[in-house]
Amino acid sequence: MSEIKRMKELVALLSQASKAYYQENREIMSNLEYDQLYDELIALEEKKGLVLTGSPTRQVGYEIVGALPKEAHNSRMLSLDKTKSREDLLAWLGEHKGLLSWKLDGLTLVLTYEDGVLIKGITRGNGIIGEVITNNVRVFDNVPLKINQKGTLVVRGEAVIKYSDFENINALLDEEEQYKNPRNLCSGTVRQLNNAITASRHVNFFAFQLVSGEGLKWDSKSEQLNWLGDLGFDVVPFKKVDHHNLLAELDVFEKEIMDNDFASDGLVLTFDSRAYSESLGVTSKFPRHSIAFKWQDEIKETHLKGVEWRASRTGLINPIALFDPVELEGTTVSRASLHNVSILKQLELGEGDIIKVYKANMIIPQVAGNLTRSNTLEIPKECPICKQTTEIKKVYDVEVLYCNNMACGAKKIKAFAHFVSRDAMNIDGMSEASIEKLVEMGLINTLSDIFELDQHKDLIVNMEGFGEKSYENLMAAIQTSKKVKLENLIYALGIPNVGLNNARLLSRYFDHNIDKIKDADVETLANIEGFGEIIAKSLYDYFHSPSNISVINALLNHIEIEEVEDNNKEQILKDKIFVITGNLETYVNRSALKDEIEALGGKVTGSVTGKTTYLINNDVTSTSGKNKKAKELGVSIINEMDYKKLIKEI
Ligand SMILES: NC(=O)c1ccc[n+]([C@@H]2O[C@H](COP(=O)([O-])OP(=O)(O)OC[C@H]3O[C@@H](n4cnc5c(N)ncnc54)[C@H](O)[C@@H]3O)[C@@H](O)[C@H]2O)c1
Ligand SMILES: [Zn+2]
Repeated sequence: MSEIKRMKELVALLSQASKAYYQENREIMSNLEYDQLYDELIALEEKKGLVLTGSPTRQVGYEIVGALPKEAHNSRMLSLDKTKSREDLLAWLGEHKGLLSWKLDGLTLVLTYEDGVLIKGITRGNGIIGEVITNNVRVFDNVPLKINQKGTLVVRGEAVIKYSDFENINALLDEEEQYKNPRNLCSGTVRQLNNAITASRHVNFFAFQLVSGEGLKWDSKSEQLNWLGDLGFDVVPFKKVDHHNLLAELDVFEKEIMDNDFASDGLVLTFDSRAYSESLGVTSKFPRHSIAFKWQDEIKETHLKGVEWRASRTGLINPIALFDPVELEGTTVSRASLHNVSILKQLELGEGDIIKVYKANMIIPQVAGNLTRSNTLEIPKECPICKQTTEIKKVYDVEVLYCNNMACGAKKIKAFAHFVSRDAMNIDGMSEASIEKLVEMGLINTLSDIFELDQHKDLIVNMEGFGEKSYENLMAAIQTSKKVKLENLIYALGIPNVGLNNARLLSRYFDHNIDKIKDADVETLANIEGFGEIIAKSLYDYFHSPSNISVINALLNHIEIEEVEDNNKEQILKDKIFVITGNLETYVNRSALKDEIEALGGKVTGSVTGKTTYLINNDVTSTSGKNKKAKELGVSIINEMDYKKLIKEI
């Protein structure tokens, strides 16, 4: 192929990948592959002295086509040049002072405050024009809505979702809607039209650059960031470095990445002096004041043992590569998701092939390539669960495998597996494999059948892999599980959008009384702090379906809901409903105050209604929406000190 032809091909391929990545929160290739093709294109552009139109080496991010309002940035938002070499990084810093921080892997935003009030949030977009997502920023977990600062303040930072939240949120989504990584999820979440969804997903914002504001009186970026921290922003964790300690600090970050709950795809090194930074100027795509350091992926070769096809609740059947165990970034890895049929086909896999594996962002195992490409692997024509014919469907431009059988046992098996899992009914000794057998034999059909398994002792004892002993153990585990906390039971039911945390909030709100939950209307449910309309609707629908009610009633014939004493503190705030707004002075954050109120028997909800007892707001005279509403409804507005008096006084 001629080099120009290859360049055209690369531009097309990379543009297609960028569109999927930035606009649709999908990935049609791994970042590793993207970066390799990108480097190949840069090398060709340099060699030929030619850049084709639309080359991704000249533009940032994505063109915006979505429904959100758009706005031009006051100053262009650029990407960052990168290196994987420690020596290059050292040379780049030279004799200067620098700041080394996590390169957070989320969505870059610019926030603007006027006279202390958050008035605007915009995404990076294509660097020139971004999307206005102010309403979504307002429901992030940690963005100050009001700060003690007159005039204009503009700050850039990254919106991210923790790995732990990512897993919880994904678990509640249907397989087809699941996100591949926290970055996709965050991008999808921050750009929601409905901010109730954003609110339920725990987005965090970490500031990394002060663009305008009084803090610029310091030339040092570390002073500026500390100043932002004092104003109430969470700032990206950073270290001051120079050529003496840079490499040692790199090692420290590299150790910490394993325990870091926020996804990061490397580090950013920037010169500490703003004046020096500005004197350096920019290239067409990068500022010269900063550089990204990407981890050298540890890539290992191993043999493919086969592909496991996993059917999901929704009928989607996903391929997982099984390979000879290898050590990667300190752990032993023997399986990696292949995501879909398209990726599987591209890799031309076959049993015994020598494949290359690595961990994306040092965390998620991935197959990077196939050296032997025997291409002998067959895509199953039958569903691994129900044995009915499968079908390959196209979702966007990606091929995925489906089981079309509506009654496919996979759905049932997953529901049972969830029901018995640790945070749910916690029935030990009931593996997915044994559930599969029990379903196959027709012994469990609805959830309550689990509690009647003792009627089938003979059949179970003779099941493959079972025996008298495992049967006895299983029965004992089932017996123990019968006394359960309401929150675990609710979680076990597998209600869409209701994870353990939501189940706990729900259960507490309704005094651990399932009848109260069954009777609640959408409005009451939506008002529970941390809930929104979607969760409320999901709960309401669930508890108003006759078939679900009969499932619950059948379960309640066997199990006993534990009485919960919230704790031994006096319930002095019983029946009091609080709403908290504005900045707090003596509590670290709202959830600290909320925890205390709940421990004292009170409740905290998200918005002021006729049922609210107190609105806690340190700015009692503010004319904010909540204050207005409280005044209209005659709800008392109290400040933190009043609250403290209240809990001592009553
Ligand atoms: N898999 C795919 O199909 C695909 C497609 C397109 C892009 N990509 C990936 O995206 C990369 C390019 O992405 P990009 O241009 O969005 O960003 P980048 O990787 O070049 O990162 C630069 C950005 O990181 C942000 N950032 C995060 N933490 C920061 C900190 N502490 N200090 C300063 N800035 C910080 C800033 O917004 C900065 O502009 C590629 O290398 C590739 O890995 C993948
Ligand atoms: Zn099936």
